Amino acid sequence: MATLSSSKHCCSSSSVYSSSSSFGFHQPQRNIPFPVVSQKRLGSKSVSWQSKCSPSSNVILMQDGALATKRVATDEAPPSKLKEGLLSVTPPEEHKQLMNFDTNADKSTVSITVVGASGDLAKKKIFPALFALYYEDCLPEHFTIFGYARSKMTDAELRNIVSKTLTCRIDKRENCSEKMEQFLKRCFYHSGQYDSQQNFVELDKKLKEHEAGRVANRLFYLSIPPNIFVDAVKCASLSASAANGWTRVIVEKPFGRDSESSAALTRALKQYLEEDQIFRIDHYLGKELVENLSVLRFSNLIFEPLWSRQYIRNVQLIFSEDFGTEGRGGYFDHYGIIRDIMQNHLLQILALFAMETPVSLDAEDIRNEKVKVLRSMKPIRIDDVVIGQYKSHTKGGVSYPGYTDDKTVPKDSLTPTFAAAALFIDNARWDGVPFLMKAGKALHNRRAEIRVQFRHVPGNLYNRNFGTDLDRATNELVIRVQPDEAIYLKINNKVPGLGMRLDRSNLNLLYKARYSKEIPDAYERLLLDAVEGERRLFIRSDELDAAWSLFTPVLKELEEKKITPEYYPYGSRGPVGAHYLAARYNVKWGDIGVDE
Ligand SMILES: NC(=O)C1=CN([C@@H]2O[C@H](COP(=O)(O)OP(=O)(O)OC[C@H]3O[C@@H](n4cnc5c(N)ncnc54)[C@H](OP(=O)(O)O)[C@@H]3O)[C@@H](O)[C@H]2O)C=CC1
Ligand SMILES: O=C1O[C@H](COP(=O)(O)O)[C@@H](O)[C@H](O)[C@H]1O
Repeated sequence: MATLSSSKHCCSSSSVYSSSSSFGFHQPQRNIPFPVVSQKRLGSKSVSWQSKCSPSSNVILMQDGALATKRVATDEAPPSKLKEGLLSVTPPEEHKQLMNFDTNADKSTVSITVVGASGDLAKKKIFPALFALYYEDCLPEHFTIFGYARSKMTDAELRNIVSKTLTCRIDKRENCSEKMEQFLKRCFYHSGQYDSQQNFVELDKKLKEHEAGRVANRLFYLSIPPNIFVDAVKCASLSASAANGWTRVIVEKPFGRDSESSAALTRALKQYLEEDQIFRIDHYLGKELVENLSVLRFSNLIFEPLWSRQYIRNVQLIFSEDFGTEGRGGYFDHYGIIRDIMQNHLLQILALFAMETPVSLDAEDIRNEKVKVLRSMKPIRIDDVVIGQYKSHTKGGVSYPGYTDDKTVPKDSLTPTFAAAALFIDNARWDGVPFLMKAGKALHNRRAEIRVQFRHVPGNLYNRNFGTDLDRATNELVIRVQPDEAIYLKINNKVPGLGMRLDRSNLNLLYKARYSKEIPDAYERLLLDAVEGERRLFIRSDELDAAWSLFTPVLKELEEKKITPEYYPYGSRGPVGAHYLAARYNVKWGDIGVDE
């Protein structure tokens, strides 16, 4: 087992205060009796720099220039100071040096290695996100990006591939090509096997050349299939971890396919990494509107009092894509939509939506609340799950393939490409409130949203104006995660005029109308956070365990019983079974209907 000490208490500071690991990624030796300012920013900045892009909630620049960070509880903190909330500390100079606190950005550097750089995700998301961060001056002054994969490529070839995927934001076109050129000059490539320590030794040598004697921090992004995660981590750990800075690893999903395999993966990773070095990415947590959920709830008096069974009738978490598994059928068939979308993206949103107020905005406080709510969930009954699979369909002379038409998918596959489920949280706040999830591929539109349907107004004076369908008069709050990010509230309103006619109107916060700035891609936020050591938007292992505990039994039952999915045509609204499921709980899906 790895031996670094403090992940339980304050993950981000562990590299500052802990002794080095006997094996695993080498951590700098830093047993320093420095006053505890162990919140992520100071901890993570200890060997880095302060990005101008950091969320301001976490760091306040005091007038004297000292960094103040919000305190989190750690064993090391004197109890009296724990109560202080904000603590301003100016580290003594010698401590700054020992901790590599960034008094002088010249002295530190960050090397980002994209493992699996030849792949789809690297090209589509990771390199463009890194460029966007560079464009916005969010990366440290000294940084280097290495692509690593088995494919043979020169630096120039990698740059050529990467250059095709880079774009500048519409509102940021100045110096775009110049910036791209500068960025590409910082990108290099090393070809190697994922299980070859020798190849990682060679990478380490190249990284060192670029680090040029500076304090070197290293981030590895595992953008590879999961069966080689552990090999790559082992080699990176033993042969290419940072000698005197931090080493972090971003792990892409899937994190296993059930409780057992997920636990086995975590155990295997922890042979080489501390929990606080592992950044399990769920890119939905980096989406603007998902991050905004807590702001909406906890900074607006009007919402939090309504946020319970007393006023909320049901909550709907909806994900749909208007394309199939094109090109990813091989991966998908082993996982299915429940593992691909529900167990992670939608469940993470649910946890953020339903959690109790965290003690603070610190990563551990938020993740503690998320775990609590996940553990409070009732086991999912198989009767509360509907599965579907898309079949081929011809529309307007165009023929769309069925799921099993994909050559990498077995012809008799029962893997669901659509699922709907009713989930319940067994706690005082949410007792009896259905949380309905729906996720599907090859549907009629691309959308991700949260719909909150409120209860009917008791003794409503205006009932007769609504007719018999009270649902049509219910208030509904919609948080549209994508596309066209928006938050809107459906209210009843008097149609202007002499009569008394009511209609339903939206109080609408449409982001593109309200904010001129383009919304950053989720990967930008998450990569920046990983570089900064901010863990709030990454999945902790106990969260992951709780998520798998919830879904594993029902997934096993579906697979053991070989439940046949309901077939739906490509481009349709999905299986009708989803409507029966909702109806069982007196719910109508909010995305179906005239005023969706
Ligand atoms: N693509 C996407 O949209 C998303 C992907 N993910 C996850 O991100 C990770 C990367 O995804 P993606 O880029 O699509 O994956 P790819 O299948 O494109 O694989 C990435 C690279 O890994 C290497 N590789 C692929 N298969 C194997 C194998 N069997 N053995 C050894 N090396 C292999 C290849 O590089 P080389 O041959 O050069 O070594 C390949 O270019 C995966 O874990 C995926 O689940 C998560 C969300 C979305
Ligand atoms: O994780 C995944 O997400 C994508 C959808 O992501 P989005 O940001 O484009 O909404 C999904 O297509 C893929 O199957 C899944 O693995």
